[in-house]
Amino acid sequence: MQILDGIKLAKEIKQEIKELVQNYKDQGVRVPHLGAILVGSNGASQTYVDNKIKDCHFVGFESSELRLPDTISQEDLIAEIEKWNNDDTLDGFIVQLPLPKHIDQEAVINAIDPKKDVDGFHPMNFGKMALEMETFLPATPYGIMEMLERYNIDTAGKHTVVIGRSRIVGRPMSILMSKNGNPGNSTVTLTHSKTKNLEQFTKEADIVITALGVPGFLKADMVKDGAVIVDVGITRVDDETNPRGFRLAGDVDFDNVKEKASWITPVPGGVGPMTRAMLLKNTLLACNNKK
Ligand SMILES: Nc1nc2c(c(=O)[nH]1)N[C@@H](CN(C=O)c1ccc(C(=O)N[C@@H](CCC(=O)O)C(=O)O)cc1)CN2
Ligand SMILES: [Mg+2]
Repeated sequence: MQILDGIKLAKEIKQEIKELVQNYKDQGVRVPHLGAILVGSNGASQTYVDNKIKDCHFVGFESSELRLPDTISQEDLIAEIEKWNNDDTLDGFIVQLPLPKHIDQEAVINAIDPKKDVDGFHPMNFGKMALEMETFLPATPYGIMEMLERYNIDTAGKHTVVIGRSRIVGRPMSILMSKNGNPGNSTVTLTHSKTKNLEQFTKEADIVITALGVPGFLKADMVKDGAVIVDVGITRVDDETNPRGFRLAGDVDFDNVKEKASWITPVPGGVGPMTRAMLLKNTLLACNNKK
């Protein structure tokens, strides 16, 4: 078994971006500028947004952060988005998900200018992705594709089983793995909460990508020998022995599944750091598209 090391890869990618930005600075070219909107006080979301801003500092991007109360109306949130759509100094921005229940996520995503939608969630960008046109790819699936590519994992003609059909991970992942390219050219099965006999699919899979949010869900008897296992789950589980008061748990029963896998991502330290790195790549693309 070998580890797909997201921390190491993300470091390499961030270093590459940092050097590129230094070149921009040396040539007097404007550096990319990323914005992040956080609504409410969800602890995990705060951590993710803080990390996005830290990543900008590390690579030399400009960053802006807008924190809004969870009582904000949908109308007022969309008014803030429109301000950022019209701000020429900003190349791209994200609205951290999930949003409070009274806000319609679809309406908010639709309000973002597709040219600034560095999450790749807008229907225009999602459609372009599905048609294999150049666009912003959602950062988590993009990070997984980059990881498979940099580790030379063979995906052509393989059977990939994706667990979960969310907009952020499962659905775009299924599209990207089936695209004509490398990585890609996989035969994809997209499974979800209504799938019957899920194990019948996972047991046959060459590659399993799980994005369910159920700790330890994927057990060793559900995968075949030599499978590649990508774990997108990151659930916070209460843990008094941990200084943070919780530990992070993936969807995969790691200790047992690793005995059968050829390659496996750890949690933490697998897909998460790649997600962060790919948002920077998208911001770079947004900036270059404007030049
Ligand atoms: N607007 C968006 N919202 C959300 C996205 C997204 O891509 N855009 N994805 C997730 C959250 N997410 C980024 O926003 C994200 C999640 C986890 C990590 C990460 O680095 N995980 C680390 C552990 C971090 C920790 O200590 O908590 C790891 O797995 O090693 C990065 C980004 C939902 N919302
Ligand atoms: Mg993500």
